[in-house]
Amino acid sequence: MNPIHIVVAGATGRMGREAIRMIAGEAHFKLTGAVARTHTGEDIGEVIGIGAQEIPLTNSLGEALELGQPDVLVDFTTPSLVREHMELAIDAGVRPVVGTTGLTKAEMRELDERCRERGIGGIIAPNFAIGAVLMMVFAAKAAKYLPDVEIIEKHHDQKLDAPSGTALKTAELIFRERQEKKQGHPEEKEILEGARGGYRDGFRIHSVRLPGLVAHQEVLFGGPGQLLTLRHDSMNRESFMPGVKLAVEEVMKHTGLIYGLENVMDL
Ligand SMILES: NC(=O)C1=CN([C@@H]2O[C@H](COP(=O)(O)OP(=O)(O)OC[C@H]3O[C@@H](n4cnc5c(N)ncnc54)[C@H](OP(=O)(O)O)[C@@H]3O)[C@@H](O)[C@H]2O)C=CC1
Ligand SMILES: O=C(O)C1=N[C@H](C(=O)O)C[C@H](O)C1
Repeated sequence: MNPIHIVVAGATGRMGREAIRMIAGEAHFKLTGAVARTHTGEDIGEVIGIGAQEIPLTNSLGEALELGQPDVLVDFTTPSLVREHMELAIDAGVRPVVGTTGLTKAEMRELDERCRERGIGGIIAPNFAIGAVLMMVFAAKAAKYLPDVEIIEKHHDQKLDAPSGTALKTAELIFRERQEKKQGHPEEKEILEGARGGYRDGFRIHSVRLPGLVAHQEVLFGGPGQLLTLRHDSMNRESFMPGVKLAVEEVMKHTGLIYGLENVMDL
């Protein structure tokens, strides 16, 4: 079997370097390019401390696509860059596997069309941790029977977007399953603006940012005399790698853009 050739954008970042490590350890994956803003010309393996990989960093995804001829782009960059990266990749016939959060539904629809026109697959997963995917799917099931729900997501204080992509995706999955419902007291007033969190798809989402946290979420359900809490914790970024590996393998088999890892899992 030919290895799957992969370029990683955001290669020097917290997630990108973990992805490079994972790719280097898989016989059926081959790293062909590494993109970041800094360290241009330096070997990515040397920069992240895993030994030379013979792949110099570039600050241009276009250059990495042209030189490396990859099959797949793995993107862990920033909300402001990810759309441009996906367009570049798709136009070059390279399948995007994207963990970067912040794309709107309208942007995803356009990118889906672009993938279909090019006859290739793409995967956007707001969370690659298998446990987090299960939490989202279980939350949607629970909401059918316990429709009063709030989400609390907690992340490290370097995160750029709030709420998290995971919280937004959880809200979307729950919204599909439960009846429309007005929660809480109809005359409730916020004395301090933002105290009740953000409102999306019928629920409140609360975002906590603190040093020491990695990525955590609780989905709280309340009913008369009972509470159910679904909770997931990523203690490190290795936790996301089995999902990234699965997405790289699966993206080769599909056409069109898939949003959410649950869509390529047997659930
Ligand atoms: N789906 C999932 O499971 C997960 C998703 N994420 C998401 O992934 C994204 C990245 O997270 P994280 O790794 O923590 O972020 P980091 O800030 O650690 O890394 C960002 C990376 O993007 C690069 N970058 C930034 N600006 C540019 C630019 N202009 N040109 C080229 N490269 C650039 C940085 O390069 P440099 O270092 O040189 O500045 C760095 O390599 C976020 O959106 C986050 O929410 C995070 C964890 C899990
Ligand atoms: O920025 C992060 O760290 C994470 N981002 C993703 C999100 O926004 O949900 C996934 C995970 O929670 C870590």
